[in-house]
Amino acid sequence: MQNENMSIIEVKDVSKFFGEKTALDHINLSVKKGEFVTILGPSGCGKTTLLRLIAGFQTASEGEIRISGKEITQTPPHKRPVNTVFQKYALFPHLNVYDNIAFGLKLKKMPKAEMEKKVKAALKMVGMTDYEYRDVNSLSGGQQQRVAIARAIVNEPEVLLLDEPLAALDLKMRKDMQMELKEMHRRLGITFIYVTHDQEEALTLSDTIVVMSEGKIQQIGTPTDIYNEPINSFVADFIGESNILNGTMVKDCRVRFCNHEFECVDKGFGENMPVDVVIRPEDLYIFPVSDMAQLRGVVQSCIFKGVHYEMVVLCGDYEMVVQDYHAFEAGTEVGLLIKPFDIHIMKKERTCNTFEARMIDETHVEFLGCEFECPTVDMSRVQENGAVKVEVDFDQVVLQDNEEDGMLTGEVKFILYKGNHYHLTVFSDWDENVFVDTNDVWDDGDRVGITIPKEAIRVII
Ligand SMILES: Nc1ncnc2c1ncn2[C@@H]1O[C@H](COP(=O)(O)OP(=O)(O)OP(=O)(O)O)[C@@H](O)[C@H]1O
Repeated sequence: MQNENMSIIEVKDVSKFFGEKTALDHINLSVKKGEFVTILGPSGCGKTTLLRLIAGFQTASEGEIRISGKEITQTPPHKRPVNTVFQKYALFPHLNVYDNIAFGLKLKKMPKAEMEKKVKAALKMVGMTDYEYRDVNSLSGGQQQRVAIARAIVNEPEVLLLDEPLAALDLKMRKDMQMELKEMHRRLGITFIYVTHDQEEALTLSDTIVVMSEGKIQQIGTPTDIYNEPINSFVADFIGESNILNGTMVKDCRVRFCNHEFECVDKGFGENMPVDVVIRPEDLYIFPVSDMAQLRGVVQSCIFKGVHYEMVVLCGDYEMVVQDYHAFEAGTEVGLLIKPFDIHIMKKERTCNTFEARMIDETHVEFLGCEFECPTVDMSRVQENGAVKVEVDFDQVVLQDNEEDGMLTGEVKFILYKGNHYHLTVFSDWDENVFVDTNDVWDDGDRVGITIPKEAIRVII
């Protein structure tokens, strides 16, 4: 008794561990029948693992997956009402197009006439009529991928899983295939779950986007929701270009950033609270400097992006990215204006590093797997087991090029530019994140030494 609004796929509290590594961390997701859902996130965030669990190629370490209301944790892949299309077309090179598509039907021992009808219908669906006797090796990448999709849909699955199916194609072909996929989804009326790291692709194709990072779901919403109301600075940065700045919510509807106080529409953050402020480049009005300007600045660079110009404007010590149909050349003095509605305020996830720690003696504390010197602590106030918390401001952590120079080591994992500095997430080899504010330029994946000076350590008893 399935109605149209019923979830066809339900992922309940699913985690997946590979040894010590948590690839998925308590995932909850519900996909409606006929929906086009895209799982979007950077490399290594767990997208493919989630898809593989739904497909049945891997099993969840914890939690439960239901398809059409049935618990399928123990059901093998070929018995699930799903089919998968992979990035690499994975066609059988020794079979022609027809036999590639008919492969699954032959296994099911389908009568020949019926099989032919289905293969032809699938070929028509992917725009490859008349290609049935072609050798698959003679086809272009895009055509091979169409055959792979035809091979998946010929089985009439309830759900089609697509793992970066367009990633191997060139830009033009990818754009064409995106449109075709959307059209195919409409015609077939089945549920699509699509994995990509390409945010533009996700915004173009999906009814719903699931943004993932580090094995966790960050936000689920329509493309418009995700674009206009990103839930945190990770999503804002990942979906399209944004200006992300540190700000202070002065009171309801008043926020301060870039040394100026602005009217906004957000309430309920409290008074004088640190917040993240997100402004899309297209929401900044740029004009020759005048009294109307909320911010004044000088254009640093101006490049043509095909439809609009993208300019970097230095306002005091903050760089703002602005998009406009008019070009303002580098060196021009300009004014900027932002409408209250276009200022997006986000609660900060944290305002400093906080670590679980243990006092060793009155001037030494252990956290992140290392022993650190710290300002003197009155040990009579510390619990017997030495447990305390340590706080370290983001801009007090020192990163070193040479791993050996650090007290501990780690890898730069996520870089957020905040207009006048970088906010880095460094994954320490102790498996804990260290957050760092710096003016130095680091790259994603850089190996670094991490040092925390004595004066930077605040022991909280
Ligand atoms: N079989 C495995 N054994 C050990 N670790 C694994 C295995 N499969 C995935 N992982 C790890 O789990 C994490 C998530 O991997 P997954 O392939 O799901 O990410 P992804 O978001 O699809 O990335 P990409 O876009 O690069 O494919 C990664 O850190 C990966 O190294």
